[in-house]
Amino acid sequence: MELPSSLESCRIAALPPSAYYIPNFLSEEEERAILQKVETAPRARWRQLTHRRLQTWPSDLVKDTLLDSRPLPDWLEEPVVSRILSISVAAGEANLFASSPHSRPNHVLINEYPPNTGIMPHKDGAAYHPVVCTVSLGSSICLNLYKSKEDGAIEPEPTWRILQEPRSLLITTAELYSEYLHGIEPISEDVDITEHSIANWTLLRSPSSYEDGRHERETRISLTYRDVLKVSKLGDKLGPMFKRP
Ligand SMILES: O=C(O)CCC(=O)C(=O)O
Ligand SMILES: [Fe+2]
Repeated sequence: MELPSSLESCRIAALPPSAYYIPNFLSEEEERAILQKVETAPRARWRQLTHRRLQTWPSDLVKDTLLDSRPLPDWLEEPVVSRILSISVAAGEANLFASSPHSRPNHVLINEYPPNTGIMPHKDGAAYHPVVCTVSLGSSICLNLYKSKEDGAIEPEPTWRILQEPRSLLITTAELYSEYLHGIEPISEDVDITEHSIANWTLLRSPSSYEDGRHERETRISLTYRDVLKVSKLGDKLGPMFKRP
């Protein structure tokens, strides 16, 4: 894949510092291979919420701590993590995880969004180093960013919208990560998709797909890569029988 050598060319200029969007982060073949792994994971890997299901790799967090210190499985490491680590933040600088505690993402959340499914506006909290890398597979979807008001309430309308295309990587960091909420509306079709309403319009792979301003959703899978600050030592005490090869 042709990747940018530095993130500067992928910065979403309309947003506060800092968010980046790389449209062609994965090939169609790589997308298919990862979707296949997600779909064929053991049933027990899925956790069913009221409207959505998810997988956590290598494990859940308990009290903001990752319970399992084993590495991510190969299919979540390659090619995504090595590509993320190969891109410098700016020319001559280190990668995004150079100053994070484990120097790489150690946790992946896999969320499935069939049409009419979303995620309530939220902040990601204190468990993670403030860099989130989201790989999108299967379908485009709009991510909404909301300001919180002085009294802690959420503004009803999103301040910005990011369109996440399949095979793209969205990176959110710093102020954008900590000061704003993000969410996805539970609708079957994203509407009002225009260069004026979409913050990453100029970075899209396929803006001509949205000429009528609408996009009917299909099932989207997202992989959210992060570095969990605290990792339990329990995983290290498990015998070799429990470790992945
Ligand atoms: O699926 C997404 O793009 C966002 C997921 C998310 O916000 C989360 O897992 O915390
Ligand atoms: Fe989130």
